[in-house]
Amino acid sequence: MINDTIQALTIAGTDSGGGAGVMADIKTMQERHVFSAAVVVAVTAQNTIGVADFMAMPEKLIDEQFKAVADDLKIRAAKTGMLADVPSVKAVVANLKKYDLGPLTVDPVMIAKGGARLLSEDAIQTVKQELVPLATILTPNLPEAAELTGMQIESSDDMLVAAQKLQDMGAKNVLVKGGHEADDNESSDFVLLENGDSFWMTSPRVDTNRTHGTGDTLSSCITSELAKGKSVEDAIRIGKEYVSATIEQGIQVGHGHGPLNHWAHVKGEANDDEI
Ligand SMILES: Nc1ncnc2c1ncn2[C@@H]1O[C@H](COP(=O)(O)OP(=O)(O)O)[C@@H](O)[C@H]1O
Ligand SMILES: Cc1ncc(COP(=O)(O)O)c(N)n1
Repeated sequence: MINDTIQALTIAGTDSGGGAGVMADIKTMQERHVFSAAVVVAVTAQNTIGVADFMAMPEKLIDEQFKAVADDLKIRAAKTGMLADVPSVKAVVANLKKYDLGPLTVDPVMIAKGGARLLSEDAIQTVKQELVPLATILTPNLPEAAELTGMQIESSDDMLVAAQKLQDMGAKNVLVKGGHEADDNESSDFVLLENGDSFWMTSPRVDTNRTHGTGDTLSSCITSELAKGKSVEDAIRIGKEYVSATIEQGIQVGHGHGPLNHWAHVKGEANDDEI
């Protein structure tokens, strides 16, 4: 009997410009040699310059997508991204409780790089109370970590405290992303694992505005590696290396916050059969 091909699921919003959301997730999973399925929670009219409009899917359609995937595919890991509003968050939470989709990475997407709100303000509370406790790994950026914890995050020490608070809120492992830090030289992320171990991951900061979809790409790579059976720590470290490569080996698309080079390969892996 042949083993099923490794399959992962993204639960997020689309980006017509191709750089973030479901599109970034699928490209990343494909590059990591994992078959990707998608539950579309919202559709955005978006490009590298900004988000013009979006609409959340009806809850019934969200339910039907989860059912279609769960009835047929064998999902080994899943991630959430843009979830738009309270009814959508509640629908996603209910389905995550209903189906076994493996370890869950929660990217608590709130505001796009261009400034558009992708999660309604009243839905933040629902994410905190209902979604965060389901997270195997929670991956907030600095503004999201501040919003979820209610604290200001201005230093490395603040990132440590925020990670601990988020773990206390129920996330098993926490990755606080430092992409929005003021540091001109480095982009440092802090990781707090379930067993209490913690570490920093630091990469040279690339001086570019082509960072549309960095968070999606990181969380999708982590999800792909978890689907392959990698440990949480290994999946996170591979995710950081991969997203750094997609930023460093940039491509030129659009006129604003450009998308990443998803076909960039991490050092030494370009010719490997199993990436
Ligand atoms: N200019 C940059 N140079 C190098 N790494 C970056 C840069 N911007 C973001 N990153 C990295 O990309 C990942 C995503 O972080 P961040 O941009 O904070 O997430 P989000 O897209 O959710 O706002 C993190 O690992 C962060 O360190
Ligand atoms: C559908 C969707 N999901 C997520 C993001 C966040 O990506 P970024 O913070 O890089 O703009 C986005 N802009 N659009």
